[in-house]
This record gives sequence, C-alpha cells and structure tokens, in this order.
Amino acid sequence: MIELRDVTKTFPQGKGEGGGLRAVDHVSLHVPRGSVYGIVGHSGAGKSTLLRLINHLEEPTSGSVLVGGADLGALGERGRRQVRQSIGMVFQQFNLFRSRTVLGNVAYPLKVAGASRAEARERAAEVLRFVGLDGHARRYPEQLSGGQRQRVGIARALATSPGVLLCDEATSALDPQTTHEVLALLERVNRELGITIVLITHEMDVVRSLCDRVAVMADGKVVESGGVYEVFSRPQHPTTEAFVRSALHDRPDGPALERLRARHGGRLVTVPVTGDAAGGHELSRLLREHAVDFTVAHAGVGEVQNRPLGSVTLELRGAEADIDAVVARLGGLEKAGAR
Ligand SMILES: Nc1ncnc2c1ncn2[C@@H]1O[C@H](COP(=O)(O)OP(=O)(O)OP(=O)(O)O)[C@@H](O)[C@H]1O
Repeated sequence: MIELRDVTKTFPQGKGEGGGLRAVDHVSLHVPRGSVYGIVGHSGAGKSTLLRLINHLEEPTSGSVLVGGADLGALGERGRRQVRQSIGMVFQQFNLFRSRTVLGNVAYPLKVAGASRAEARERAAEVLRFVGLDGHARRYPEQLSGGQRQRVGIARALATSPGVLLCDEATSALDPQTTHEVLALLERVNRELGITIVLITHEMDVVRSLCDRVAVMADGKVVESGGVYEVFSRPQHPTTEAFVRSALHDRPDGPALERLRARHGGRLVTVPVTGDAAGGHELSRLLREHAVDFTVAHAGVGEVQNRPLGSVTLELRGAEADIDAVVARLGGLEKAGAR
C-alpha cells in the first residue's frame, strides 16, 4: 500500500553534514495493505518527517514514495491531490476548527473535495455514527472531552473514505483510559473499514496493543523493523531494546535487582517466557533432573499479539554444582543477575 524506496529528507537550515540536517536518512519501508504499522522513536528521530513524506507534505530530497502503486514524485499536481485525498490524517492536538460545529468539522474535507452541502452533511453524519458521536453533531469542539475531540478528528479523517490513515501521536495528549478508547476505535477503523493505518508514537504500549508491524527509528534511520511479536521477543538494536523493556516492564532494573539480591539468598536467574511452550517444559525438566528448587522473585509476562511474552526471575536453591549445571544448560535462555 505504501512503499518508501531509499528515501532521504535533508533540511538545508540544519547544522549537520554539508550544512544540512538529515531528518530521514535512506529509509526503505513497505507497509502492506490492511496492516497497522507503527513507527516508534525518540523525539527528533524523524518520525513526523517520515509521515509527512507519505502524504507529500514534504518532498523527499532523494528516493521515492509510492502510495497504492503511484509514485508521488512522478505525478502531476492533480494526481498528487487525488492521492492526498485518499490519505486521512489524525493529529496529536486534534487540529479542529473551534468556530465550526462537530458536524461542520467533519463535513469540511468533503466540501473541499467538491461535495454538495447535503452530501457532505449526510456523509459526516454517517461517520459520526461510526465513531459514536452522532448525538454531538451540533456541539462545538470546546464542549467536548479530549477523547471525544480525537474521535471527531478521526471522523474528519475518515469522511473522504481514505484507504490510508496516518496518525501523528494520536493518543499522546490523552489519559490512559481515553487512550484505550481511541485505540479501540482505530482498531475498528482497520478491521471493519479495511483501512491501512500508519501511526507514529513514542509509546511502545500503543504499538503493542494495536500494530501488526513496527519500525524503530533513531537518527533518521530505521534501525529495526518487522512483525510486532518478533521485534518484541528479539530486539536487536539498543533503541529497540529500551522501547521493548519500557512496554513489557518484565525485568528488574539495576536497583530492583539489588533489592532482590538482598531479599533472596539463592542464585537469581532471569529466563525469557515466549509463546514457545517447549521452553517452559524444558526449564521444569531441568530443575527436576538436577533437584534444584525455585521461588519466583520477579515476573512480567503478558501478551503481545495474543501470544505470551516476558520473563521471570527465579531464585534457585540447591547444591552449587547442580545450580551451575542448570544455569549452564539454560544456555540459550538468558542469564541475568546470576552470581
Ligand atoms: N521543517 C523543518 N526544518 C528544519 N528542520 C526540521 C524541519 N522539520 C523537522 N526538522 C528536524 O528534523 C529532525 C527530525 O524531526 P521530526 O519532527 O521528524 O522528528 P520526530 O521523531 O517526529 O520528533 P517528535 O516526536 O519530537 O516530533 C529534528 O532534528 C527536527 O528539528
């Protein structure tokens, strides 16, 4: 649905190499039709610029951007406008017109696209029903809560029946409960309307609950990408590792590990838990074989894409030689805090 081929965007006013700032640096990315694709990264990593390249609010310095097979760079102004109309956008700060009603906000892009007043109002009412705000059509944005405003933002983005929805930190200004509701709505947008979603966020929890695929950006580059479960279970890049740990909260950090050591006299090992049940059986067999006893000292196991993921930190007790044998056999399983 969306393809970026070796895309670079340099801003001339930056202080980087050759006087320019490379906000997006040789990025290639493929977003399959019907997927929910998350782009994560710290502030300044280049996420917003990447999103703006997809709907051609920014032009790439080099490389090409294809949406639905059409190369945006090769299209004329009219073609680009058409492609842009097939892409909806949702913003962190909602960007609603304060002086227009909810219905007026949602009808606005339809009027711009040339719909009659009656058509625009009818379609706007329809999308407002979809987002559960049909009773609020005559209100003004400031009479609504943050979550309701974002639902209006989503309704406005859906009004022109786009094939793609781009979300720029769509839940970052919302509290956890409202975030949950907006993510559930975006999930319906994807599942019921078949709309491809690309969202940028600095919260891995958003990726975990909504996305099928994820790309991690650092310094303008995509440092890692893949299926959400694969990236969560085997992060390769330090930036990814930090994001994943922030969502899973599964391992004791340095100070927590010190407290565990003070509390538990035996040897501490951290063992990953994945969807692979065989790994769990292997662990209990090892402990039994070597007559090593255990206590759970710390655990963080949840679900990612409906499959278990996390880790447990165990205190092992038994003869030193037996514990050594278990720890050695854990081999591929990760040892942390072992002493
Ligand atoms: N129009 C512009 N002119 C000059 N520099 C820009 C422009 N837009 C972005 N940049 C710079 O490009 C880099 C990437 O910015 P971008 O907004 O894409 O990052 P981001 O990952 O979205 O960060 P944030 O989460 O803070 O929005 C930053 O160093 C930023 O200052």
